[in-house]
Amino acid sequence: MSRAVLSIGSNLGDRLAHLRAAVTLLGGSARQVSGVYETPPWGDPDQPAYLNAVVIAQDPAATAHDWLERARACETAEGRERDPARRFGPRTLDVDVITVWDADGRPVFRDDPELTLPHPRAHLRAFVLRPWLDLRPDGALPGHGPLAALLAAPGLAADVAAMTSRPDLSLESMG
Ligand SMILES: Nc1ncnc2c1ncn2[C@@H]1O[C@H](COP(=O)(O)OP(=O)(O)OP(=O)(O)O)[C@@H](O)[C@H]1O
Ligand SMILES: Nc1nc2c(c(=O)[nH]1)N=C(CO)CN2
Repeated sequence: MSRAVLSIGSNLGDRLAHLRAAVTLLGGSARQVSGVYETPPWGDPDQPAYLNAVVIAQDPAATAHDWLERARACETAEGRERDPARRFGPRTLDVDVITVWDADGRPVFRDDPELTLPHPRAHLRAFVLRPWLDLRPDGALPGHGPLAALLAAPGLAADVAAMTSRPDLSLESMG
């Protein structure tokens, strides 16, 4: 498995520093990093706004599970604590594995609760789709279709309208 799209988000503490730490920890595998967006909280409204971005990562040696391990390692390094009572609650750093392509460029589909691929809620999340679209205008979420079409769905309109680009907060050259 060699290529992955990772979503990074933070809404506690120094949000930009947490995102930068994720990019730094991913190291040379982080090939492209999107711009940063300020986004309304999804799934649990009573929490601060998030900063979100997307990383396109590549490593010929990495399995799909390796991407999950790397995502978890980033979260742990940034002091992520889980509140079992709040599924979509606030966090210093969230790193989700959105989709993985194998060495032959085929998308990986996996229905395993430990690692579901593509990420089961990615198609509902403007904070994932919009920064990914910036990096891949012709991109598609395997199993769901073109990013641009997913973002145009009526259910995402309010989230798209409420998110703001933050060009003042760059993650570039962090990889
Ligand atoms: N594609 C995936 N990316 C990341 N974690 C996943 C994925 N599929 C399943 N998981 C599992 O989900 C568990 C919970 O992850 P986490 O606490 O980050 O969820 P969350 O960020 O609160 O919600 P969400 O997964 O909707 O973003 C992880 O321990 C992981 O094993
Ligand atoms: N805007 C936004 N909302 C979220 C985010 C996130 O990264 N950005 N992550 C969550 C984790 O499940 C829950 N809600």
